[in-house]
Amino acid sequence: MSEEVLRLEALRKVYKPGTPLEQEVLHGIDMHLCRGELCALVGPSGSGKSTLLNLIGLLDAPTAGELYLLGRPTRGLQDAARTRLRNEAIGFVFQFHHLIPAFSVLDNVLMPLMIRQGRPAAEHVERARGLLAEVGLEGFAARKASELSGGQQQRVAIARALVTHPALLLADEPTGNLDSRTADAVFELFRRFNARFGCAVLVVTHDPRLAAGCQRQIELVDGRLITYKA
Ligand SMILES: Nc1ncnc2c1ncn2[C@@H]1O[C@H](COP(=O)(O)OP(=O)(O)OP(=O)(O)O)[C@@H](O)[C@H]1O
Repeated sequence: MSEEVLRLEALRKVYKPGTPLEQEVLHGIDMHLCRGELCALVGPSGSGKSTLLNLIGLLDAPTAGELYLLGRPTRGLQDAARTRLRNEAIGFVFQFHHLIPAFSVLDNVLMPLMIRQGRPAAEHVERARGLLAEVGLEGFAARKASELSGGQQQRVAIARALVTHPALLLADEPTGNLDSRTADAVFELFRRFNARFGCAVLVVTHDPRLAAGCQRQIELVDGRLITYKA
């Protein structure tokens, strides 16, 4: 049986509870993801996709329910343990890549490892250079991130997300601001790394073509999962 990376049980999120602006955005989400799965999360604007991704990424806490990451329950974790687990287990790719513009491309890719352990080991520098070569940016390691095009910066962000060899890769509209050819190329990288590292990939996308290219599609409507295709 495939190893389970993520399990959500009756996950709920209420924003501003106990105030007149209280809003329940997720109404009890059950799902799981196994190693090697490439899964698209689709749904209309405002349906709660980013909220769900933030909970899964341990960037925000659920109001109720439980979230297991690598078999570990996460609800009761203190901030430091939560941050450690996030850094160990999860890679993130966002629509706006949040690179540090004045840093070199190589240092941007190494950043998650530097946060974890300070100065990176030689093997990690090699790993980062290898990932840069894989995303087609071999000659760009010493360039400043700000000197790259949007598509190139997104590829740097993918290399950065993978440098820790995460069990789970989360991507929120990673191709949202790219033209369709560049978007295809970026998505192809997800497919390749998903196959290569066997990480689980969960990608939020509005692009039905890209969603159709995933093995699984999960659809969120008004805070409920209504489609669950295996
Ligand atoms: N930090 C927050 N505080 C209060 N309400 C929020 C917060 N973040 C999101 N919401 C609300 O939760 C609902 C779902 O938002 P969310 O961003 O999760 O949807 P989405 O499906 O990702 O939308 P989109 O596709 O437009 O990015 C919206 O009504 C939004 O206003």
